[in-house]
Amino acid sequence: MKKEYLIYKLSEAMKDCTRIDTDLFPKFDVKRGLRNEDGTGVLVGLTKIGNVVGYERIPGGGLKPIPGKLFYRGYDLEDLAHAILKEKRFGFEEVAYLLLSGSLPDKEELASFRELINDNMPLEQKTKMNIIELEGNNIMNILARSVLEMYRFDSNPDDTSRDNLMRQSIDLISKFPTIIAYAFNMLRHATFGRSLHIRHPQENLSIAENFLYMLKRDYTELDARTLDLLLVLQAEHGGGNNSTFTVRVTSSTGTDTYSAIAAGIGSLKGPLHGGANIQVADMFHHLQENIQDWTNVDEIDTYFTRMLNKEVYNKTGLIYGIGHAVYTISDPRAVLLKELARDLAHEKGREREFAFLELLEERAIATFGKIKNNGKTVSSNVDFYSGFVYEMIGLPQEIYTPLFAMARIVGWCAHRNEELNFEGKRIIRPAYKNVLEEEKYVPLKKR
Ligand SMILES: CC(=O)SCCNC(=O)CCNC(=O)[C@H](O)C(C)(C)COP(=O)(O)OP(=O)(O)OC[C@H]1O[C@@H](n2cnc3c(N)ncnc32)[C@H](O)[C@@H]1OP(=O)(O)O
Ligand SMILES: O=C([O-])CC(=O)C(=O)O
Repeated sequence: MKKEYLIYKLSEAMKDCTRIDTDLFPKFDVKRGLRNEDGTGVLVGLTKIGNVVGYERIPGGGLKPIPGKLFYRGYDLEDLAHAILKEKRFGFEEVAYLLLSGSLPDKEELASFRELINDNMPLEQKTKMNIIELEGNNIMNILARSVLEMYRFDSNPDDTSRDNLMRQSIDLISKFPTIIAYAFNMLRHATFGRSLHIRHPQENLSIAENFLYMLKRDYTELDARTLDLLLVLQAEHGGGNNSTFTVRVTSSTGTDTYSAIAAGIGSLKGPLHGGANIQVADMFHHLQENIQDWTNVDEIDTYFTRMLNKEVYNKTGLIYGIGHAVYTISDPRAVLLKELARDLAHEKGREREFAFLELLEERAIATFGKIKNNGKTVSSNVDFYSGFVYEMIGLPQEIYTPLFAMARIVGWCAHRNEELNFEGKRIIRPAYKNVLEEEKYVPLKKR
């Protein structure tokens, strides 16, 4: 049998054997996607790290949509972000300290923590050379492979004691920017024929500044502060988001830190999760080209209707950057990012594009409501404006999702550490009901 034919035959068989009647889910009370009937997530754990709030429960049943709120270790993210902006300082290290330890650092603790991060930013020579050798144009994939490689250079990789987990957490938070910057520089060199620069991280620079320095050397103060804020906003999102839950699931087996984090990277890469920031950028460019009049509401609505009906764009029926598993009226990070995007667009003379994006946001939500008519309140999510902001500070599309990982590594580590340390922990092991009849074995010669 020809190999191509065999693959075709097996894939045809896959069509049949993956079909599961959707009526069976309510019949057996299966929580599809680990969601309750009302769309809320099934409660699978307790945490003291992030708190994601998007609705209120109405006594007697039902949900009331409310403006979204996000808390890091009990602190309102909006308060943290506004304080950092007002005091004009870099906040990502402070937020990392808070998320890992449960408390805000004082000045001395923060200074020592920054120093520790700087000490850990350089990569092993072998990891560096590996990134140069690792071919491929997907930096999330290179990041996962580099994280697995870190296992080899850790003298104590499998030890899940508290000290060791914290040491590994800090090492990962410090090294993600270096890996991503070097991987992009290599990609740029191999794919676009540009000179290859491997710059050493500098002492006394924040993570955001060091990242920009390693990536492109020249950057402005505003670029660095903007990136820092994006890192702050994406650092943590509770235990239920897909990548953090993946890290918790894998960690619950007692596996090593690098295996658990590589699994989280794989999850975040997906276009429904962190990968949506690249999709939004791609969709925005597509709409810029395909909408003639950027102010014409009817034209935009018609295009979105066709997108939702899977007729145009990538025919998935999705409008990227819209909708969220928890938030309803608003995602607090999208609200902050929109304001940031507005200011930057003004600064960089890109008001026309910003106005178009803002109108797209409004019309996507309105068209979704009209076409889906499913009673679901949707808003833009964190990925809607992030790509536009990255683009305005000169960052390339290939690193949008890796930048999300560079922020979320903090939340992943905090959750892994919680998963491995709370009393009464258990391996996470839900159940699947088998809905197939039993078959009698037929010997090979009789088939
Ligand atoms: C960092 C992050 O992960 S933020 C999220 C980033 N992802 C995106 O922006 C991708 C676009 N958005 C989506 O796909 C979804 O809104 C998700 C995955 C984020 C959340 O999905 P869910 O909570 O499962 O949405 P839910 O199932 O309640 O949606 C109900 C219906 O609305 C649809 N829907 C939800 N969001 C969208 C969207 N953006 N575009 C089109 N349809 C959508 C669903 O497909 C579903 O339709 P169906 O019943 O006809 O199948
Ligand atoms: O919570 C989620 O489902 C998605 C997520 O990680 C985020 O919005 O940051």
